[in-house]
Amino acid sequence: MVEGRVIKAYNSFFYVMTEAGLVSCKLRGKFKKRRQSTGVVPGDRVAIELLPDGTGVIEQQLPRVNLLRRPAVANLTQVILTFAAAAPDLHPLLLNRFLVLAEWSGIPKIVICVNKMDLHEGPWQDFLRDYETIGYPVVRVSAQTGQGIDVLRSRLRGEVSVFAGPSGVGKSSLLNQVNPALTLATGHVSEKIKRGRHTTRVAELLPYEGGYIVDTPGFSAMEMAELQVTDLPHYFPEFRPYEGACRFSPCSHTHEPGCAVKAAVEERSITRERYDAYEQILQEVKEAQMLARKKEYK
Ligand SMILES: Nc1nc2c(ncn2[C@@H]2O[C@H](COP(=O)(O)OP(=O)(O)OP(=O)(O)O)[C@@H](O)[C@H]2O)c(=O)[nH]1
Ligand SMILES: [Zn+2]
Repeated sequence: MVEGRVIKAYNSFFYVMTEAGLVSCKLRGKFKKRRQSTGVVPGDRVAIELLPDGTGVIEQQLPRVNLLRRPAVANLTQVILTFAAAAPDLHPLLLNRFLVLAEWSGIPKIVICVNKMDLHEGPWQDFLRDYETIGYPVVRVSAQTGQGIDVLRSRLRGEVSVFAGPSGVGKSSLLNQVNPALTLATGHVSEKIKRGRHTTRVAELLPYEGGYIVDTPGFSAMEMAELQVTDLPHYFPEFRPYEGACRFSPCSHTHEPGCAVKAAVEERSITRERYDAYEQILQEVKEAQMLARKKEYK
């Protein structure tokens, strides 16, 4: 048996990258019946049996670390949250929404990437320093001038990364700068998304420098409804030291007296911007859940 990683699934074939190279595999018939609900998806690590004709059979699905659902991809190690310094402007609330979704997804490393630094005029109000203090690395780049691209490349090495972020911030342009071969693979996908067919898409892992880059848009705001309101504080890393320190448990950190998180905001250990984003996103999650429930009853 050989271990490998599924980098692409197509019809009933799975392309598995092993130390000896790429092997086209089928699933063991019996395996199909007891597979996990989502089945074997790109990113999954599997054990395969090699056949004399050079193809393989997937015998076993190895345990997963995390799973993005739309489109399905497993075992990501890093998300590059991509925004633009201008056109479109970077708004803290939008950044915070993406940060929450990224924390919720269980992907271990989260990097903030600000593209189009060339477009920025005048003093760059670097509110992102607060985010670096929280522990999120920030990479400032320009796909146009090439500024910062080496730093981005070094972050991608050996990781399984996904680029997520709003439309038009320059994700495709950045991939093209990192390595033109990546855009050849993702360009047509972007077209499909624009035509609104992304729900039926499957993700593909593109090998890059000892790791992979995955051609999915990451996550969308629709997924807000799936978040647990009581888990939300946990997705703000700088709130975590205050877990269990509030007078009430659970505490929503909004109206309750004796709230340790609100005290930390007063002492400026938590920024007002992040606390406001927390309150706003809490409302959004509640509203998304009410909408989802209404639809269920219809
Ligand atoms: N000035 C400047 N423009 C850029 C830069 N990067 C990308 N652009 C432009 O921004 C626009 C959007 O770039 P894309 O790479 O298509 O953005 P995207 O994030 O892939 O967009 P979607 O496919 O909609 O998700 C294009 O017109 C690019 O030429 C940059 O660093 N500086
Ligand atoms: Zn509290």
